[in-house]
Amino acid sequence: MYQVKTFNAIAKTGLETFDDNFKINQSETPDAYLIRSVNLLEEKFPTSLKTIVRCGVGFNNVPLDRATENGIAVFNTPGSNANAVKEIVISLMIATARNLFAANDYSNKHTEADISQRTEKDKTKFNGTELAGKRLAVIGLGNVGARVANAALALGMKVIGYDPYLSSNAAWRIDNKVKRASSIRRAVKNADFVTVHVPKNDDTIGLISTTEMTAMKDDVVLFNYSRIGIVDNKAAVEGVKSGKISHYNTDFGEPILADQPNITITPHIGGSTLEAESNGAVQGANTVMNYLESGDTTNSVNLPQMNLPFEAQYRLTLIHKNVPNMVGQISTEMANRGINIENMSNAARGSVAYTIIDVNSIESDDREDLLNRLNSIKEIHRVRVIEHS
Ligand SMILES: NC(=O)C1=CN([C@@H]2O[C@H](COP(=O)(O)OP(=O)(O)OC[C@H]3O[C@@H](n4cnc5c(N)ncnc54)[C@H](O)[C@@H]3O)[C@@H](O)[C@H]2O)C=CC1
Ligand SMILES: O=C(O)CCC(=O)C(=O)O
Repeated sequence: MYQVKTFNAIAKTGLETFDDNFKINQSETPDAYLIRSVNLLEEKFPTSLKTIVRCGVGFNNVPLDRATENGIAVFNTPGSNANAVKEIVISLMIATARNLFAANDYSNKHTEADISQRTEKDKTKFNGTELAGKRLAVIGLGNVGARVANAALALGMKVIGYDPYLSSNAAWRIDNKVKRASSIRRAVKNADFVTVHVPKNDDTIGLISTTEMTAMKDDVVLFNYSRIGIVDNKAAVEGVKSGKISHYNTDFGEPILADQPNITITPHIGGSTLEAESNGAVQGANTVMNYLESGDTTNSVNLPQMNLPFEAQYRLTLIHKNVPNMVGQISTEMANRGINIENMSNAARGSVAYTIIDVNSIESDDREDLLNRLNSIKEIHRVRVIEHS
């Protein structure tokens, strides 16, 4: 039986997805971690741990290189919460354009019985604008960005996107009326609204900072529903103070943003809907089961993605360095024990490679000896033998 350890609240629908071969507990020797936003950057991983599955998208809370060296496959659940983020961003665009938060504050302060005359006079302070006809720049056109872009078009906005790494699959999801910019500066130049939907990594920290804000037109409305640090908050506060930015909306608070006019902060709830949490948890549970029971690495964020039909009695999976003669060494060890390979596949991703070997018989003595021998090859991070159920 496999042990699955959780760290955050995982939707019940996800926990109920596991079959009897999986036990959810706080075991000291888990096979899998099923997580959301818990910070694992300093976590010491137990040797039993074979996979970390993030229910959600951003995996900047997981030390990928260290996980790979420990032979741990890391996954996310792409797209599971994209609609939730799209809806919060679109709702805040409308709320910002119509001054809804300020209007609500006003109405809560003025509750006297004969308010109607005063309201008729004061309400001009809250005159808004409409989204139709306005320009939106979307930086990052993946699962969230594409949905935001398409929804904004449906509201009558003009949309321009920037994503130099867009996959062809992702490109299919984007309405062809979304214009493509060749740089961030070009994308944001005439935009009334700018929203960022990229992963947090070394290249995207400070992606939107003073230089990019200077390229924006005055009164722009800016969004960061990606991760803290992708928009430089210090520059954003200065932009709001100078009037360059009319409103800054972010899902990631920090002291510098607190209690400032024209800054709206939500507590990392972009993906917090019943539907998104359920999608992520169900997808996450299926990912744990598929990886542990078949070695399937679809949606892995650190290993090459491989999905082979499991048609033999046993499957060996090996996570190893991407260096010459690994497959040669592995198959020699098998041949030395007279083990016939039915099917074999190998793929690389940067400095790491993944090999799957299907066989129909391994004597139990041979199995232990083979595992010891393969585990002693220093370039191999982890070997597993999975028996077909
Ligand atoms: N606030 C919240 O609760 C949530 C936040 N997120 C954050 O939003 C991010 C995006 O989510 P998804 O769209 O689902 O991810 P995704 O992986 O589907 O899309 C990300 C897109 O960003 C693009 N990209 C990467 N680097 C870029 C760069 N330097 N400039 C422009 N584009 C770049 C990629 O090519 C890709 O198309 C996640 O990585 C996560 O950090 C995601 C879900 C919920
Ligand atoms: O609610 C969560 O688990 C966080 C969602 C998120 O930020 C993500 O999926 O990247």
